[in-house]
Amino acid sequence: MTEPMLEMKNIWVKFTPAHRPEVVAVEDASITVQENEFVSLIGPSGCGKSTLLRAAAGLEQPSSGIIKVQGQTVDRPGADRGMVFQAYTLFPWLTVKENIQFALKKTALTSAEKEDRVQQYIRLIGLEGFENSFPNQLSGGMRQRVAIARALVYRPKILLMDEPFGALDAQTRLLMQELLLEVWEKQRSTVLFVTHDVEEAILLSDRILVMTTLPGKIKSEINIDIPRPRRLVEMETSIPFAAYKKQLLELVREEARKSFGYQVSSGVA
Ligand SMILES: Nc1ncnc2c1ncn2[C@@H]1O[C@H](COP(=O)(O)OP(=O)(O)OP(=O)(O)O)[C@@H](O)[C@H]1O
Repeated sequence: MTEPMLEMKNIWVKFTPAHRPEVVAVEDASITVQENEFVSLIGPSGCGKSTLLRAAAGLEQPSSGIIKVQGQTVDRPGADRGMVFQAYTLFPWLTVKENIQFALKKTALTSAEKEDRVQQYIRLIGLEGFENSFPNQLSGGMRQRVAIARALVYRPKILLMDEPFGALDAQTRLLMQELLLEVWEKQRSTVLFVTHDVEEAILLSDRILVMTTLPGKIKSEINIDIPRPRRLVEMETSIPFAAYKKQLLELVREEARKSFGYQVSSGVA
């Protein structure tokens, strides 16, 4: 059997902030993501989703547990894992093209190959004509498209996305979800995606992992058996979509209520 693309085994992450009690952000979480699989992590606010994703990226050191990318243990950031964050992380002094090109700096590609690759990704994200614009000349959605192209351009083994559309208005968010779906369906890659938006998770994912309230554990795993290619407008009104949404909202709300310190009373939202 081939190794999973990402394997996280028995991960614990603890924080010890100064003058405050220790926080167990992630408790004994184990997840695997297979090659070309799109997996989302959802859960109530503050449940440890970002911490788990940051651990996968090598940005957070787990207190214990093992992280492997295609069977190789990793304990620091590496080019095998691309990250896209909620905040726009482009270099403001570089143009769109230069921002994307920057990601190829350490690759062995020739200048012509780099140029081709960058153009290919600019086309993929629909930003032809904006190659020479600076980030402050772009809308939030356009900036996030550049961030996605920059993470994909060097073809990491796995893309780690932390609420990448969280800062966008509802309409732009929808367009970005459709764009990501289209890009991913054209060029399959392995993605671990953090969101608190249940509909976004259903639209995009092959599988959804629901986390408990703090300390974050993996509570449930739901396979999304909706055929691809998917389109949100068609999916939204479908019976399976509504059933997944109900199931997932119930799971997340149950946890959110616990974090507010009271128990679920039968079916009340
Ligand atoms: N560097 C840190 N130091 C101390 N505590 C931290 C640190 N980073 C995260 N935490 C705590 O760990 C817990 C989990 O945080 P995390 O950001 O992973 O949650 P989240 O599920 O991504 O939240 P949200 O959906 O609100 O973004 C929170 O209680 C948070 O306050």
